[in-house]
Amino acid sequence: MTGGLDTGRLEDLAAIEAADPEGMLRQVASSAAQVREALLLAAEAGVAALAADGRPRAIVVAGMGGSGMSGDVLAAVCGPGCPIPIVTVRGYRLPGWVGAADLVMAVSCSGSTEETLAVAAEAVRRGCRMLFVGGEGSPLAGLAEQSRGPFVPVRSVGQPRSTLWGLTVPLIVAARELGLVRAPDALLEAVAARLEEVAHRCRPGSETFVNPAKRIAAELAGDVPMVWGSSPLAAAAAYRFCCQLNENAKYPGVFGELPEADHNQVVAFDGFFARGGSGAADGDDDDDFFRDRVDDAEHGLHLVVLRDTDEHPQVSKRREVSVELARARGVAVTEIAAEGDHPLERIASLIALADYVTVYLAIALGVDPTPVSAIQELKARIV
Ligand SMILES: O=P(O)(O)OC[C@H]1O[C@@H](O)[C@@H](O)[C@@H](O)[C@@H]1O
Repeated sequence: MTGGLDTGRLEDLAAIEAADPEGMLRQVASSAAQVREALLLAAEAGVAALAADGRPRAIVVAGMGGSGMSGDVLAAVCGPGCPIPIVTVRGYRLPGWVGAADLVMAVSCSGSTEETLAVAAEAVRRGCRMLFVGGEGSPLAGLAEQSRGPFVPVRSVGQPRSTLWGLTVPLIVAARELGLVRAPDALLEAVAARLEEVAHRCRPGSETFVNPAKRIAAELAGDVPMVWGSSPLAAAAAYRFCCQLNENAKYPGVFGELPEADHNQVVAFDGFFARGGSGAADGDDDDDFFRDRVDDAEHGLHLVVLRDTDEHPQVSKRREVSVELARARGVAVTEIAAEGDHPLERIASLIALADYVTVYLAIALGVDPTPVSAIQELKARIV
C-alpha cells in the first residue's frame, strides 16, 4: 500500500490514524509498560536462580530481527568492560566453541522462529545453561519445558519488533543477577519513565515543530539514510534504526559505526547519492557532469549520527570532522544525542526516538507501518 510522500499528513491526527490502521504508534507507546511488566515476569520466572551456578564463561543470545536486537542491547548495556563475552547469534548454527560452561538465551516473541529454535535445540543438546524468553504455548516454550530451563513469557504488543523491551528486560535482569551490570529495579523504573517521556514528546498530537520524531521523519523523507553510531552502544541503536526503517517504513537504511565508517562509508559522501557541494567536484569534466545531475536532485544521501556521551576522544574528533565533510559535500546531516547517564537509559532514549521516527516516516510516505508482507512471503516460499 502506498499513498505517496506527503509530510503534511504528520500534522493531521485523523490522517495519522488512517495511515496506521493496525496501531503501530500505540505499540511503540507501550515500551515503558513493557519494561515494568517484564521486570515482574522475570522475577516470577525465577531468572535470579541463574546466579546459583555462578558466572558463565560466555553468554550467547539466539534471536532474529527484533528479538536478536535484545542481544545487542544486552551487550551494549554490559559495556566494553564486561568480564565475559556476550555474542548474538542470528542464524541456524550454534558456534562450535559454545558448551556446558556457557549460558544461551533463546529469544523469540512468537516462539516459533526456525533459526532461533534450531540454535536453542542445539544448545540444549550440548548441555548449555539456558534461559528462554518468548511466547507462551509456543515451540520455544515447549523446549523450555523439556529442558527445564527458566522461561519468561512475553505478551506480544503486536509485532516482535515493537515488543523489544518485553524481550530485552529479562536478559538484563539475568545479567544483573550474574553481576555483569548494575541495574537495580529503580534504574529500570527510571528507564520506563524516560521511555514515557519520549512517548509524550513524540505523541501523534504533538506538531512537527515541537515533535522531534516528526521533524526528523520529515527531514529524512525521500533521502537515503546512512545511520552511524559514535560508540558500540550508539551503533546498536543505529542498527535498530536501520531495521526499523526497513520494517516500519519499508525503506532502506545504511548502518555504520564510528570509527570504522571513517574507513569506508565516508567516501560515499563524494559519490552518486551525495547532492554535491563545494568540496566534492574536482574539475574533471566527467565528474562535473555527474555532480550536476546529483546537485539538481531533490533527494540524496542523509547522514544520521547517533551520538553517545561515552565516546572515545578520538572518535569524538572523527565524528565532528565526518559531519563537516558531509556538510561540505552537500550531504544532509541530522545529529541525535543519547540522553541519561546509565547505558540502558542512553540506548533506550536513542531507540525510542528511532522507533517513532520510522513510524512517522512510514506515515509520511503513505505506507502502513505494521505489516511485513515481504517477510511473510519469503517464509511461505522456503517451507
Ligand atoms: O521474535 P520472533 O517471533 O522470533 O520474530 C523474529 C523476527 O521474525 C521476522 O520474520 C519478523 O517477524 C521480524 O519482525 C521479527 O523480529
